[in-house]
Amino acid sequence: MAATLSPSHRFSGLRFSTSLPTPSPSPLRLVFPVAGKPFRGVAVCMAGTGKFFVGGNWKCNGTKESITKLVSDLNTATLESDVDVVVAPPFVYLDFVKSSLSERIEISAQNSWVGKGGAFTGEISVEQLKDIGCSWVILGHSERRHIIGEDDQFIGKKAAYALNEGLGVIACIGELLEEREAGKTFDVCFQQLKAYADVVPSWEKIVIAYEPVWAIGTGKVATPEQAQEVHVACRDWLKKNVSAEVASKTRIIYGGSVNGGNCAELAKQEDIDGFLVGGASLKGPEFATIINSVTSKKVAA
Ligand SMILES: O=C(CO)COP(=O)(O)O
Repeated sequence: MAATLSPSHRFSGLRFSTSLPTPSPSPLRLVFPVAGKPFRGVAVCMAGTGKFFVGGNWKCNGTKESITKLVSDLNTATLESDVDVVVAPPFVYLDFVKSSLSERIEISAQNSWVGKGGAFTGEISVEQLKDIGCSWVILGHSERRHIIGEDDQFIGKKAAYALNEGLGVIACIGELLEEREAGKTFDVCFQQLKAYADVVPSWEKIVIAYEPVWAIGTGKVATPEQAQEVHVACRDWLKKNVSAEVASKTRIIYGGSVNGGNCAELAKQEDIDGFLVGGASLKGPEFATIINSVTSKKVAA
């Protein structure tokens, strides 16, 4: 296949973005001139036009000792350059991780308060997160929805507040097993997407994390086809309900039992723009393997 580039396509080194039919043949061969000469090298094929994104959600895990080791492993790991990497330590270790982790990796919180800080015992405000150099927050995680009881409206408000204050938001969505079995996967995901879409000021700093609840912490990963199917549906939803531009630019990442062994096959899917990783992000070398699975998106041109 030959892809024609126009001035609106972005170049960054050898990276570019273009619109391709879905589904596209695989492997996808792109032929185009760079500076008048035929392009030789590697093309990264993603349906979305954003950079591959991998987040490590450490959840309520770790001690100062284990986190020191994890940070040291991450600092010495060799990571592909064309991936945005973010880790989300527990609140109490955020500052410590921020000051000891390589600047190559950004820091995320696992939650934030819905408005300006004040008399809200036990909460952490967006302003405080920014104050310690945190640039992202995970919101709408299934553990907060289903264990803590946060609902769509509350999560939407939190997302709007964090975005308005300049934080990036990893906005989680995903269905329960019984919802999947009842054929409600798309309905649930679309309703959760709508709760964000109704209130967020813009989509520039949102990464959507599709995390089917039945796959989280269970070792029962979604198949690449199952994940791809939902990612395409979500991208379509964004196209119809927000805009074609947001649909193509917003990264949709997958989470739920991703590990060093299954990441490459998942990453090959056109609409999987990265991962949100729980358990496997607590092991530095394995997390590095997942980050570097961006290479399986690359095909020789
Ligand atoms: O919830 C997750 C990331 O936010 C996924 O957790 P696991 O990778 O442990 O299944």
